[in-house]
Amino acid sequence: MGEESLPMTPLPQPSTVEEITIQDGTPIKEDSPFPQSSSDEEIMPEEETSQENVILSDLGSNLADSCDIDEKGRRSIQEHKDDSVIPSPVLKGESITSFFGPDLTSALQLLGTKYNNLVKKCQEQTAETDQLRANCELLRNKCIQECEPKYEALKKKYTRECSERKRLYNEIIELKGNIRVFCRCRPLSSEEISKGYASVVEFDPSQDSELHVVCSDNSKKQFKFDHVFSPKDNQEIVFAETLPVVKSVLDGYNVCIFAYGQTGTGKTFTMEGTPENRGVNYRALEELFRSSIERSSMIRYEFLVSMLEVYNEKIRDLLTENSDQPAKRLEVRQLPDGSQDVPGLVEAQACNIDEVWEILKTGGRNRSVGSTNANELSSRSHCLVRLTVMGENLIDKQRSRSHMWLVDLAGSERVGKTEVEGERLKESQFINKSLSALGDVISALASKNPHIPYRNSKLTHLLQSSLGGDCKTLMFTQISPSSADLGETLCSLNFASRVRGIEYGPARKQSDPQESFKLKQMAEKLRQEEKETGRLNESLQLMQLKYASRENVFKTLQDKIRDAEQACRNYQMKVRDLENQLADQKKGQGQIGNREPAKYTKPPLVPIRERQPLSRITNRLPPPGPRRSTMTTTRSFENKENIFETKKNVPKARRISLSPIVRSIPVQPKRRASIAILPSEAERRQPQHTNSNSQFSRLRIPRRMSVTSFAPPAPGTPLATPGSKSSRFSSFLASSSKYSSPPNMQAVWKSKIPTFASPRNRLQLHSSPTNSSCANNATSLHKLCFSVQKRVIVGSPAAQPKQHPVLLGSSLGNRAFQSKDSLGRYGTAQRVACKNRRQSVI
Ligand SMILES: Nc1ncnc2c1ncn2[C@@H]1O[C@H](COP(=O)(O)OP(=O)(O)OP(=O)(O)O)[C@@H](O)[C@H]1O
Repeated sequence: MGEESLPMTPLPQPSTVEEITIQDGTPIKEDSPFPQSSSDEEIMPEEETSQENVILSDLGSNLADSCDIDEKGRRSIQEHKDDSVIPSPVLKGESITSFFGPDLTSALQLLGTKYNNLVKKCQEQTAETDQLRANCELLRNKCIQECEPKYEALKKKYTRECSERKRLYNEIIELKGNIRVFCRCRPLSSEEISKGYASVVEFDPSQDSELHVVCSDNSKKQFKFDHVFSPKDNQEIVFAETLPVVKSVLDGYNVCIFAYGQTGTGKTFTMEGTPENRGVNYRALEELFRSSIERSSMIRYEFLVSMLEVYNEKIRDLLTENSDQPAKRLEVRQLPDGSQDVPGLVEAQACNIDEVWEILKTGGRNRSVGSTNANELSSRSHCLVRLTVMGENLIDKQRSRSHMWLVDLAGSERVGKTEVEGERLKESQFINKSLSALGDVISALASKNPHIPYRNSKLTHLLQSSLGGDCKTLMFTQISPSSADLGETLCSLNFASRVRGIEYGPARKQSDPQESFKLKQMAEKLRQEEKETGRLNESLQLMQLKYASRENVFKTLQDKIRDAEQACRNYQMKVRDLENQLADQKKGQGQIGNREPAKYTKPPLVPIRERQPLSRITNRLPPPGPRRSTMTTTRSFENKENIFETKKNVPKARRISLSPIVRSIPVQPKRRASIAILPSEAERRQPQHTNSNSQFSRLRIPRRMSVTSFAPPAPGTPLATPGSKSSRFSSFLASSSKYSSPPNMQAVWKSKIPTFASPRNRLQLHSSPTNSSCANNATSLHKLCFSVQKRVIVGSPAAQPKQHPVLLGSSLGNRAFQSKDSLGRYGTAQRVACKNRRQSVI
């Protein structure tokens, strides 16, 4: 193509048209700018196309020749002899029409055909493109449908990975140590160079964590820190290392970054920087805002900025509106959660970094600065910027509230060297005092002293939780390279090494105090509930124990009842047998003579009170009733007891419960109870003489029969009937005893019966069916019981020869019986009188 392109001009007449052949003379269609050949409708055969190409090529070359087209244009025509482009030749003065001559119409027709072909092709291509576009749309939709779930899964994975990265990141920071110490050395100032001071600090570029100080004796001292910045390192490099700690504040950790060092070493430069070289403060806040926007879909953040200074041990708010007014007196207060706060401090809300910068500038203007020999704009106070970050997780609604302290300390200075006086001297003294307090705190922390003197200065009190608590702390140790400042440099480096040695536990995430309060309340409630549950559990266990023991008692009682019933049945059968025998005897006697009347008449058999079947006995306790048995004791016995009660100085006779079953002592399974039966009135009056031949004393009562007490019926006392209130046992025995003893049946005292003497066989009676005197077993039993009782209470007849059974009650009141020593001799009687033992029942 030529250098300049011309506007379209009418096609010139070709000079030679012999070679141009026109297929047919089809007129140009109205809607087409060019005549259309009939073959336009069809697809042009390949031969025709090639022919056309030849014609066009020749036409192009002729055109080029005649128009004096340069080589480049010629080549272009040759290259573009296909259908796509017909290059316009560069004309040199002459009209192009002269070249086409009179066959211009044919040439135009040819060109028209060509054009129409091109238009057709173009339309085809457009249709194809449309088709492709539709296909693309379809594919796109299909892709979206297929990829949507994958995208969601990947998004979730990404979120998970992010939180994992955050966790690992924090872990690394914690592993590196919560107090991290960086060292930054400023370059030699022009003044120092001019004065000829040399640098005494050496850096090894391969070791970014150590430096060497050349001492005055040419020895080198090595110091190691978490990172060492040489004078060549700019603000960006410094901040890149600081960033991890800064970001922690967004995760809910408290952060403290402070610069320490000799005056004029670049503390303010590192923290605040200059408008051209912004320092850590600005960059940190900028980064926090940027990150908060990044996280805004998950966490909503709010930022509050405060700025204060500690000047001459007084806290001054640097963000107060009117600095002309007397400053509010601000004090450090400890909050209930152990952290420190300054009530009344202005907290300015900032929504973006520009607002923060404005706030910082306002604060900076209010700061106390002055000129000293060492620094023209020396900070005469400790400046603290506090950023409060409040975060709310939009997903789980968790809230956090954390602080970031950015502290530019006032420089330590040698008063003599800086030659300050007046107000400056006073300031210097306060500055040095507070820095020395900071040194004390650091020393105490490093040596793990239990007492840390935080309250010795306002500065240490403010930084209490940042220095020794659950905070991520970073200290910049600023040093001067000048040989003139060697002493101060060594001091600063030693102090920084001590700080680096401080170890304390991992930083703790800070939650919102309101949330903490809520959690505390919940924890307290939970504790109370746990206590209550414990109490309830204890009482439940106690109840269970009680229940189990009662269950045991009832089981034992049931066993006993069952045994007693069995025994009852046995005796009934025996009684019936005896009655039958008696009846037989009577019959025999009647048949023999009928002369003598029967000596006695047998009282009618009183039916034994029916009891409920065992299956209906439950384990429930019987309803509370009188503990004392309704069974009547003999009148004489009661009287005796009353006599004892009226006597003074005589210990009251111990009351013996006649209740058959109810007793408060725990029932021991398989333990046999003593059986004692008081004799009837008539029997008592009978002379007691031993009938060694009597076998009743050995009458056996089934072993487990628990008959604890029963009394013989007094004369005239109605016998136990099913309707009476006396116990089953008493009714049984009463019914037995109502078969009054035949005259020949006597109670027998067998003083040395081993079965009575040994506890195991005590009161073990047996009844022999072969015994001739078993005809009235029940009566014998009654008498036997009397004899047992006598033995039980009185001991051997030898020991108490004159004791009458009627006076048994009185013997109970005897002092001798209450003495354990003397009771020991009485064997079974001990059971009766000993207070702490179970009572035998008379
Ligand atoms: N890394 C550095 N690169 C270039 N210039 C620096 C650097 N550090 C400090 N300076 C320059 O040194 C001078 C003193 O710095 P600066 O005021 O920050 O010291 P300072 O420690 O804050 O002093 P003071 O304790 O008295 O406030 C400034 O002019 C500052 O620009």
